[in-house]
This record gives sequence, C-alpha cells and structure tokens, in this order.
Amino acid sequence: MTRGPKPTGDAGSPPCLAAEIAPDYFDPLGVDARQAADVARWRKARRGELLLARAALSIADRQSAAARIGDHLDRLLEDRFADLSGKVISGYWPIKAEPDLRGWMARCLALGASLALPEVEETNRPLVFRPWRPGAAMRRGHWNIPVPDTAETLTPDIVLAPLVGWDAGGYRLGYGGGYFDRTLARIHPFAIGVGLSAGRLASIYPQPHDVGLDAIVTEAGVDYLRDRV
Ligand SMILES: Nc1nc2c(c(=O)[nH]1)N(C=O)[C@@H](CNc1ccc(C(=O)N[C@@H](CCC(=O)O)C(=O)O)cc1)CN2
Ligand SMILES: Nc1ncnc2c1ncn2[C@@H]1O[C@H](COP(=O)(O)OP(=O)(O)OP(=O)(O)O)[C@@H](O)[C@H]1O
Repeated sequence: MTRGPKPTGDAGSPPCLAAEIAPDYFDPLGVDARQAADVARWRKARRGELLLARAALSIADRQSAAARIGDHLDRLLEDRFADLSGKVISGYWPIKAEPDLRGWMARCLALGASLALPEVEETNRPLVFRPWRPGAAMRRGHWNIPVPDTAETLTPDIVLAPLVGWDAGGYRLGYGGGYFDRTLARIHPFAIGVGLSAGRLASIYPQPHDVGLDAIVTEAGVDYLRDRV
C-alpha cells in the first residue's frame, strides 16, 4: 500500500465569498501551507513514477488499452445520453503515451457529435476549447501540444480528461498545471477521466482546488461513476 500525506477529507466550503464571484477562485488562506506542500511533493513523485511506467508499455499494449477504453466510453455515453447528435465532446491530442482516442472521436463525429480539443491559451487560467475534426489544420500551443489552428471556441457538453493517476473517489492526477481543475470549477460538462487501470492510487489526497470527475474509464471498464442525486 502506498504511504502518503494524511488525508484531508473532502473539500470544505471556501471561508469567504470570493468563489461566488469567481467560481475557480480558492482561498489560499483556507489551505494548510505545510500540508499542501507535502501533498504537492508526494504527487510529483507519483506522477514521475506513473509516467515512466506508462512510457515503458509497448505500442501494442497502448493500442489495445485505447480500443478498450473506447468501447467502455461507448457504453457509458449510451447509458448517460439518449443521443450524441448535437453534443460537443472535447477529447485530447495524445502526448506522453496517453491513450490515443482520436479514432473513437471520429466515431462520435459520425454519430453527429461535434468535437473539440483543449488549449492552454493563458498559463494558470482555465482551458479554452477549439473545434476540431480529423485532418484539421493544427499549430503548436503551450508545452508544444498541437491545437486546432482556429480562434473559434466551443463549450463542451462532455469532456475527456486524460489521467496520469486517479483514485476511487473520482479524483484525478494530471501533469501538475491544475488546468482541468480550473476549467471544471467554471463549466460543468459531464467530465470523464480516461487512463490506465495501472494509474490507480489509494488516494490522491484531494485538496480544496481538486474537482471530482463524473466518471473514470480505464481499459478495465468504468472504474468510477459519481452517484446521481
Ligand atoms: N494531451 C493532453 N492535452 C492537454 C492536457 C493533457 O493533460 N493532455 N492538459 C491538461 O491539463 C492541458 C495541458 N496541460 C498542462 C499541464 C501542465 C503543464 C506544465 O507546464 N507543467 C509543469 C509542471 C507544473 C507544476 O508541477 O507546477 C512542467 O511540467 O514544467 C503544461 C500543460 C491541455 N492539453
Ligand atoms: N481553481 C484554481 N485556482 C488557482 N489555482 C489552482 C486551481 N486549481 C488548481 N490550482 C493550482 O494548480 C496546481 C496544480 O494542481 P494539481 O496538482 O491538482 O494539477 P493536475 O490536476 O495534476 O494538473 P492538470 O489538470 O494541468 O493536468 C496546484 O498547486 C493548485 O494550487
């Protein structure tokens, strides 16, 4: 079992009203600085290990994981949405051995969905989403991640958030920029974490800024689904 910093429990309400004015604001005074630094250090170490393990997988293993993830996503979306036509689905352009779901995205397009990809337009700000379809012109964005070469933006109904790690409470470990958290604090799509079952951690020690996902899908299946109220 992985040892880590003491769990903080669920995020509480922010101690001031700033979150009502800017929904992605969280009050740094509401966070124990020492504990936050411990969690950040622990996450950095886990992130490094998980990225190395993922990079070591064979291309065939990655392709088979991506194909299975696509099948589980199909079933999850069939259960959750009567019809994908007219829905805006944000995927991602795979980097660092992330499962390549561009083929799955093309299938969604054929079912009538519109597609988008995220872009870091400004550092430490929420992501923006650009319309995309296979073959669209791309340019290099932040971190050299390819992004659609357009100024248009869309608001997605469904967002795939690539996972480096995840926990059974529906929390995500990404690359450490906090971009999906900032984004999901402002817009509320159906947010699905996608990654490998090997990315599972006993807990990522959720912090006040972490936003829980609606579902987590790995090659093993739908590993987490938020209770519907
Ligand atoms: N394929 C893909 N596209 C994506 C994401 C993703 O996870 N996967 N993103 C999902 O968010 C956004 C890019 N995310 C990023 C996250 C962190 C950093 C970054 O600069 N990281 C710092 C470490 C930060 C820290 O530890 O404080 C670095 O590596 O130097 C850059 C981009 C948008 N596009
Ligand atoms: N809503 C927010 N407002 C300000 N800072 C935030 C917000 N959300 C996250 N952050 C900051 O981002 C940093 C990284 O967070 P975290 O480790 O959760 O990233 P991540 O989810 O792995 O990254 P990413 O989503 O980019 O892949 C944290 O130090 C946190 O302070």
